[in-house]
Amino acid sequence: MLRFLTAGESHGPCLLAIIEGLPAGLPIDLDRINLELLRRQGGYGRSHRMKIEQDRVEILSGVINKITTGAPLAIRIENRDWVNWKDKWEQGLLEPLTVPRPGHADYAGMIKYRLNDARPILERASARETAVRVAVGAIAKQLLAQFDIMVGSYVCQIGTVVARIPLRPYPELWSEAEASEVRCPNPEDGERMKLAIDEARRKKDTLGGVFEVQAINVPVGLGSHVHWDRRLDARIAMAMMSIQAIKGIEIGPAFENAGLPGTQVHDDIFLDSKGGVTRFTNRAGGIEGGMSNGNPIVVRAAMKPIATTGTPHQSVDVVNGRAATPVYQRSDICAVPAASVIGEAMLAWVLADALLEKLGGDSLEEMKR
Ligand SMILES: Cc1cc2nc3c(=O)[nH]c(=O)nc-3n(C[C@H](O)[C@H](O)[C@H](O)COP(=O)(O)O)c2cc1C
Ligand SMILES: C=C(O[C@@H]1CC(C(=O)O)=C[C@@H](OP(=O)(O)O)[C@H]1O)C(=O)O
Repeated sequence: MLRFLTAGESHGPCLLAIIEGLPAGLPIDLDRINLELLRRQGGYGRSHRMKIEQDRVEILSGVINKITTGAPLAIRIENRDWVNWKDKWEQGLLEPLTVPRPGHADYAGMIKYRLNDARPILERASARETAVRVAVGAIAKQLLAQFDIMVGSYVCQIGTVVARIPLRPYPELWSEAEASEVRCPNPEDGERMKLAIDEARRKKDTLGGVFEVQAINVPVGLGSHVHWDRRLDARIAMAMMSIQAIKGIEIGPAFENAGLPGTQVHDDIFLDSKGGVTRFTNRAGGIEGGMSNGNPIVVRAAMKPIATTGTPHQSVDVVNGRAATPVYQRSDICAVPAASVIGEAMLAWVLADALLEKLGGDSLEEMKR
C-alpha cells in the first residue's frame, strides 16, 4: 500500500511530505519533479506570491544514488515567503484575523477549533500545500512511466469561456496545452480565457473553471467492483475532491451521459483484426464497475471561483459581533491552470497505488516480473 502525509503552513518555513510504500529500485529524476513544480506555478492569473516562490524539491531520505531504497521518502519544499513572516511569526506579533473570509475554511475552522483568529486555519487550508502534493505526484508519475502509463491534462473552461477541444490524441493535446498560458489546447479559446481573466481582474473579481485529466496505457483491472472503497472511480473522486476549491468531478462525460438514453452512452465492444477486442468510444471515461477497462481514464473537475475577491464580501467580526469586511492582501484571480497540474498529481498517485496493489512486489524488478 502506498500512502503519504503532508505537513507545513502556507507562510511557514517549508512544506513536507513523507511517502511510504514505494518499491525499491525506482530511479528518481529530481529535474523532472522540479519541472512539475514549475508547471504548477505557471498559469495566467496568479498573484504576486508566485513571483516570490521558486519551488524546488529536496529529498531527505529513502533515495540513495538516485534510486529508491524501499524506505520512506521525506521530501521538502522551501517557502521563500517565510522570510517576510518569520520575525512576527516567531515573536507572536501577527495580528489576529477576526473576520472570517466567505468561501474559505475560516468560519467553520474558527468554530471547530475554538479560535478567535482565522490565521491558524488559513495557514493550513491554503492551496500552498499542493506544491508538495505535486512533488509526490511527480514521483508517482515516475513509477507509472516504468509501465508506460502517462498522465496529462488541459483546461476546458475558465469562467464562461468553454474551450472547443481539437480532436487529437491526448499526448498532442497535452503538448499544445503546455504551450498555452492557460493550459488550453485551443489557442483561440486560450486567448479568450486570458481576456476573461483580465476582465475579472479589472472588475476586482475572480474566476473558476473546469479542467480535464487523462491517463493513457492503463491496464485493465485496476481497482475492483467487490467493495466500495476499492472502486477506482471512488478513489479518484476522493483524490480530486481533496484539492482546494474543487467542488465537482465527473468520470467521462458523466453529466451529459445522465441526460442521454443508454443506447447512446455505453461503449460497444467490437472484435479487432488481431482477434482481440476494441472500442470506438470512451463515454465511460475508462472505468466500468469500479475497474479500469483499458481505455484512457478521463476525469473532469469543476473549480469554484477563487474565494478572496478584490471586491469585499460581507462578513462578521467574531470578537465584537459587528458586520465587517475581511482584510484583503492579495489573491489569485484564477488558478484553474495550476489546479489541472495538481489534478494530474492526484490521479497519478491513485493509479500508482492501484498498480502496486495489482502487481505487488517490494522492488521495481518484482513489480515488472
Ligand atoms: C492552485 C490553487 C490556488 C489557489 N489560490 C487561492 C488564492 O490565491 N486565494 C483564494 O482565496 N483561494 C485560493 N485557492 C482556493 C482556496 O485554497 C480554497 O477555496 C479554500 O482553501 C477553501 O477550500 P474549499 O474551496 O475546498 O472549500 C486556490 C486553490 C488552488 C487549487
Ligand atoms: C502559495 C500558493 O497559492 C496560494 C493559495 C492561496 C489559498 O488561499 O489557497 C492563497 C494565495 O497565497 P497568499 O495567502 O500567500 O496570498 C496563493 O498564492 C501556491 O500555489 O504555491
